[in-house]
Amino acid sequence: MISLPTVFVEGYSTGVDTGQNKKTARLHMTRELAAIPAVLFSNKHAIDPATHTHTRKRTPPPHRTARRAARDPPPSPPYKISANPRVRRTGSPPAAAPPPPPAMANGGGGAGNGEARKAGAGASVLVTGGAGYIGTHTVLRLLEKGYAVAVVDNFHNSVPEALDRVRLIAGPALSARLVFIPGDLKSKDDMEKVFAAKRYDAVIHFAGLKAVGESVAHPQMYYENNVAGTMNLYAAMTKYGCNKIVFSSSATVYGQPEKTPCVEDSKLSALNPYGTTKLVLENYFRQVQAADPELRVILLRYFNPIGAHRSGDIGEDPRGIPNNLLPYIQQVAVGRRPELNVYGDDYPTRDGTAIRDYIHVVDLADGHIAALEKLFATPDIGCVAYNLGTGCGTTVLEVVKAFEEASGKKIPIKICPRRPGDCTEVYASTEKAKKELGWSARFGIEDMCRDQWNWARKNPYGYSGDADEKN
Ligand SMILES: O=c1ccn([C@@H]2O[C@H](COP(=O)(O)OP(=O)(O)O[C@H]3O[C@H](CO)[C@@H](O)[C@H](O)[C@H]3O)[C@@H](O)[C@H]2O)c(=O)[nH]1
Repeated sequence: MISLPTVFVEGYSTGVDTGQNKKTARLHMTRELAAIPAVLFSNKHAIDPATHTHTRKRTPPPHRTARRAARDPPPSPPYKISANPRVRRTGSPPAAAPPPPPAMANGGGGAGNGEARKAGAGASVLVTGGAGYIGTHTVLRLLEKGYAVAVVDNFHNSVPEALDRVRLIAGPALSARLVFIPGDLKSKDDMEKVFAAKRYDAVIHFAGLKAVGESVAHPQMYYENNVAGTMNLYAAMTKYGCNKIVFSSSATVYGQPEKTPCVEDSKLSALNPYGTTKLVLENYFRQVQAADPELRVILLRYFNPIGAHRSGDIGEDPRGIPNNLLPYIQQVAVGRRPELNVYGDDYPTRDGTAIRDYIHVVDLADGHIAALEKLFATPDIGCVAYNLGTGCGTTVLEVVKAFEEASGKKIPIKICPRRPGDCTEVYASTEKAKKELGWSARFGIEDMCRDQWNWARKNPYGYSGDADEKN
């Protein structure tokens, strides 16, 4: 007997959402909850016996020894993930999960499609904030790689339609391995219910707020969402024996970099409350991991994610006036804004505009897969940070030119004073990720602009398509 959906209704919270968001989320929640049992029952693989057992086990092991036992079943003999000799063995098997489909569909790129299964493949992954921009692209890649995925999201800065699009791209077979759970990380109750209902082998943690200006105006909101929310998540993870997490950090932790490229062991600092929450959470994970050596943590420091899945069906859909460069350019290109403000042309760079390391969101999604595989394959990894960038710096005017070429649209610009808090130049050292994760970016700025334009062209007003709601 499976009793999944109702528990999430009771604990559902929209947190800081507007009334409209609450309405949308609730409407969708009803739709999702109606859909969940159908999905679960229509596919006998969607719930596995181990999961079911765990669902009924409401009282977690109270002390550390029991917790360890719950996390890591007996290590001997070594668990063999695949018959393929290239696949590493670890002492901790991934929990039983629906078998991955034999073929991968609609790949976001070439990396790994059809390749041998890696450590952790087929495992069950909880993705917080999986309906967001980077979240949707990563969820799609996880499905394509054969993982079973549960998304928990409160739609604060995303919409249900985004997950519907992921399902559309993934196709019915892969989508049967995707479950949505309405929930808010600020609610301890929600987190408790998420983990009590099912065993997860790992978590990819995207959920959080990310607008610099908003964080200056509402620091309390940022600490509550990002810091307290993560603490609730980790408390539930540890209680239910989930010991692997990939955390969305940011290049913002390099503050005003003293030198470029930014290497992972550079001095860290924060320039605003948003950046501080990322810094605090990096330290938090280092400290909780030091106290709990079985915890495996990878901190991924994103540089500037742009672009979209090549289908043009998922992409970035910011609420209100975009803060970031590419969403703004895209809105100029489709006629929603008259011109782009270029913040500063007096930087000491080749054309006077600031330099950033733009990375294709599909490359970023692949970076998460690489990080996850690393976590599954490395029991003693501890807590490690990796940059996810291309290692190439591009100026604002170079981005504008690349976008104009990709779209065939003229982007009118207006030179404005520098934006407070912006730095001259930020780009990544990519050596560590390449060496230790076996990951490096494959796409260049032309690819990123092409895919961004394809998304914009197909969805000029984002997922809702509603011009009135948007401007
Ligand atoms: O309308 C605009 C928007 C941006 N810019 C410039 O474009 C560059 C990139 O800006 P933006 O896209 O806002 O990215 P960043 O300020 O580099 O910050 C992003 O990248 C950081 C990591 O490096 C993350 O921490 C932040 O959350 C994320 O917003 C900067 O020089 C901006 O001044 C403009 O000229 N006009």
